[in-house]
Amino acid sequence: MDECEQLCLAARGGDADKLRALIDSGADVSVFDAEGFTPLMHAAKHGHADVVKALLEAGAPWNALSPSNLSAGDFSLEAGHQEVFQILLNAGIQAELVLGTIARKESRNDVCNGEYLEDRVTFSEDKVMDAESKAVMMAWEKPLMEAHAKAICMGGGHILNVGFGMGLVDTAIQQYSPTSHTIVEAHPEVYKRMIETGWADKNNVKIIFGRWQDVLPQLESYDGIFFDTYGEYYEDLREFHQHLPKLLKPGGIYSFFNGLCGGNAFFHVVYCNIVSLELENLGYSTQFIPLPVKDCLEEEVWKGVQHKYWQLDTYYLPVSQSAQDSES
Ligand SMILES: C[S@@+](CC[C@H](N)C(=O)[O-])C[C@H]1O[C@@H](n2cnc3c(N)ncnc32)[C@H](O)[C@@H]1O
Repeated sequence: MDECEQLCLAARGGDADKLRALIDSGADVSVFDAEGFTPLMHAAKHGHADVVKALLEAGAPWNALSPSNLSAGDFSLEAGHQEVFQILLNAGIQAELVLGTIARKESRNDVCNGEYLEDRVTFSEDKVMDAESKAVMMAWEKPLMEAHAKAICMGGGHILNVGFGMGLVDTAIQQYSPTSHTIVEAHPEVYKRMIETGWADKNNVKIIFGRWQDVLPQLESYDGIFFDTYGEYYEDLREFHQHLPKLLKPGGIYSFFNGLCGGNAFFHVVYCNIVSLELENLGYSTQFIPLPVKDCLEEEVWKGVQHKYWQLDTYYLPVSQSAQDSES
């Protein structure tokens, strides 16, 4: 039996002593077996917490994927092994927080979505597509956008939305007749369409054309804020959050499109935890409201779309408010 088979056997059987002996003799814990599974996946699937800990301590990657795109965390989630799930979740959160800090120190996150903003977009009834046939926005998200609008318009007042797309959330926001409704949009063609479809003529609407990063000085403070851009990364969302203390009025509500790692259930949980922790550090508490989306997502929906950016059955709609407000 080769080393990989021995590791996987020990991991499956929960034989922590054997596993440690193999690790001490220099076995590579990041190997994949013939079926494409790592020792960590085997241990997670069978719920062996000691083995999972030993493998992680020896450097086994928490985020390796099986041929069907499942990670060790997904296997523990599917099998209902709560302790193992929690160990892997903590490992994932820690690893991503450390990586993010390193990348920020080295300024490796300074990529901007300039290319998308210079390229053409095409509009149809059910989607807006970029030049690479990736969906900028799709109509299946309409119920989600309505729920986001409801959450941020709860207290009325002054509302800010970043990213117009198909105008779904803005249409829903208008139903609540906010005192003012500011929309930031950076793509020239989306902006042009907003003008053509009369958004600039609505008396409570103010459109600010430009990237949110560039138009921050034109923004005021708001009772409700929604953030949903395209072609940006977690770091951009994180960066936007650093401005919330200025942008969100006391008692205000903030929400964002929660597409974080929408292709993998476990990575999604890791990132929901990370974003929640980072918002907590800024003084906001976040609740995630589960919304079933399976029924809006038949295979047909993705016809002609290059990248399926959402593959999970439940959408977790984030609602953040100042921790002080949520206590009272
Ligand atoms: C996913 S769509 C928004 C969909 C919108 N929530 C809706 O309900 O239809 C993202 C939008 O953000 C815009 N966008 C991308 N980067 C931006 C940035 N840095 N600042 C402002 N808008 C941006 C895109 O052009 C696009 O119109």
